[in-house]
Amino acid sequence: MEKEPIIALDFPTWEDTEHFLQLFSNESLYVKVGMELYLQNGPAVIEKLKKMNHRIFLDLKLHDIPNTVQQAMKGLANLGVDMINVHAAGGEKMMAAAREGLEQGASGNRPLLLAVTQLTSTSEKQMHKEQLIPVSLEESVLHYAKLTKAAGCDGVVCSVHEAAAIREACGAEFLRVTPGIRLKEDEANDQQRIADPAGARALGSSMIVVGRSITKANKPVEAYQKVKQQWGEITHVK
Ligand SMILES: O=c1ccn([C@@H]2O[C@H](COP(=O)(O)O)[C@@H](O)[C@H]2O)c(=O)[nH]1
Repeated sequence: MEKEPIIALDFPTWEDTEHFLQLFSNESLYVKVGMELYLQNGPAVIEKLKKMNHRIFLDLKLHDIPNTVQQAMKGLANLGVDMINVHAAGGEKMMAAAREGLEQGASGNRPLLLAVTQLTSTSEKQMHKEQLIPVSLEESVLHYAKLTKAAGCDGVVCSVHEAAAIREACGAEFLRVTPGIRLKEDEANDQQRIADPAGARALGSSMIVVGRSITKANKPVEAYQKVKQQWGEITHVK
């Protein structure tokens, strides 16, 4: 289990990102770079974060034909990030190709590879209506988790609410990385399947991803400490 909550650096510019990180003095953090920051600022952002000794989850959620994803991953592996992801809906072959690309491109250890199951902003009703998937949301997520494991990935991105079932089906070592985390007093915003950090721990998340509860807080460092403390409260879950 990862002790540090992963902070989602959803900012438009490097200046905004640096300003936020300066609040934490020189503390080494686990951060997530997503589409907003990466697509507007490019690989230089990763280089700067690495120089600052932060661990990095590059959350680009690749989803394309296997060859395209493999070649893209080959390039991204050079960046030296710790964790990266694809969409499980791209299929088992695409996920296996992503892993192959990472192995071809990484100069040392390859980054951990995750697949997004159902986005935490998706409700069961929406999944039925828009994706025409007739099973329960948990079944859909479990199906994707098993496919992800068969493809040789290291884990999934899911909500806290499916984490225990995935641990049961895929084993404790298979990562359950859960965004959709909110401090009790905060708004859900666009997220549908949420939990607080203590709930995430109790229900079997391996790592939590927290954005707005920290980045939009009046006192981000205090909010981070609160998340970290709640995430670390219960000790019986692996
Ligand atoms: O299913 C998913 C996959 C990725 N995310 C990302 O996590 C953060 C969550 O931010 P909050 O502000 O804490 O809601 C964001 O970068 C998403 O792109 C997700 O939420 N759900």
